Amino acid sequence: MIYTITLNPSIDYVVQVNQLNLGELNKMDNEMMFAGGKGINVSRVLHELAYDTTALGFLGGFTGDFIVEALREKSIQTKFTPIQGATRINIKLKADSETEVNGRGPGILPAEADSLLHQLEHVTNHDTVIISGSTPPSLPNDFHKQLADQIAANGASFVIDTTGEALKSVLGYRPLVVKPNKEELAELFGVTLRHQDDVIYYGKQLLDLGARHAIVSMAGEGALLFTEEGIYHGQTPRGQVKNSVGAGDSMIAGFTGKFKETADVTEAFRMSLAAGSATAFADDLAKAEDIFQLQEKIAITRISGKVKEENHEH
Ligand SMILES: Nc1ncnc2c1ncn2[C@@H]1O[C@H](COP(=O)(O)OP(=O)(O)O)[C@@H](O)[C@H]1O
Ligand SMILES: O=P(O)(O)OC[C@H]1O[C@](O)(COP(=O)(O)O)[C@@H](O)[C@@H]1O
Repeated sequence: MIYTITLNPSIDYVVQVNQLNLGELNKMDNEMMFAGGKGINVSRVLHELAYDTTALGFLGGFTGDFIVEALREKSIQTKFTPIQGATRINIKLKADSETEVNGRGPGILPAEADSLLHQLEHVTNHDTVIISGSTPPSLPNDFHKQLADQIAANGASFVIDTTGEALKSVLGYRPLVVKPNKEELAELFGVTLRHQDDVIYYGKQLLDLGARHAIVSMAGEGALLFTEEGIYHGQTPRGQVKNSVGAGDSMIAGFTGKFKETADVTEAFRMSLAAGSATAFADDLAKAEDIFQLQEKIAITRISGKVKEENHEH
């Protein structure tokens, strides 16, 4: 089973305004609501690709009810931890460019946090747990470490897709894959990434810090995959970007599902890029048939040899 944990789910409220006039009354040209939050998106794409998945995380209020219902309609298994607070709403404003306004998230009581940790006592060494997205501010700073501890104690593998200190704090637990985008990688190390060589240098650091694989996604420029055996560049196919919300989550789903199925890291990378781009080219998250079609079009090039040995030379 592939479990996803969304500590901070959301309703993604996608609003389209063809001509946005700031400070004036605007009328929506289109509006859509999706059950969102990074782990939930990952579960949706895993399910679309026919991989077994269960979505975990904190959920509450009328917004939480909306999410449960939306996932039930898609027959996605869920075991959310109920909370007293209300799940947030994130605004995705589509005008000439895409603007996002994300909520900070509800308060989580200590008993609610404990309840999620107890749920993880049931995962086994056959399972993979994907922890994705931001953390509601009321959770303790070391909550990701507590999760990783529990997952490691049960011998399950895990994937982490978050930012900053929360990400750094669990790299030593040897996550199967981490996937910062270029901006998140720069922020993680407090640097500016000007050239591909800079991205390669800091991407390698993720392996040195403990990640078993790292993907650095670069939107339309594709992505770099770092493994102990080498570094690869994956080209994204061309297409019209409609809605890039969830593209990164689709990459995590594609990689984790395919890797669990085949243990083939470059095929997992190919599936990851196909899923990311198929979502970028769709209004909502990608459909399986589009992912499979794009898979044929992803070119992967090996750009460098053994990462660990090279790093030792520095
Ligand atoms: N303009 C684009 N053209 C094709 N694919 C894209 C484009 N933007 C995003 N993608 C796909 O989505 C993936 C993730 O996008 P990116 O913006 O790097 O990550 P995130 O969504 O995590 O910020 C890319 O690696 C690519 O596969
Ligand atoms: O585009 P991405 O990075 O794959 O993730 C999109 C998801 O992340 C969110 O923007 C939430 O992000 P955070 O958890 O980092 O606040 C959701 O609204 C959306 O569903």
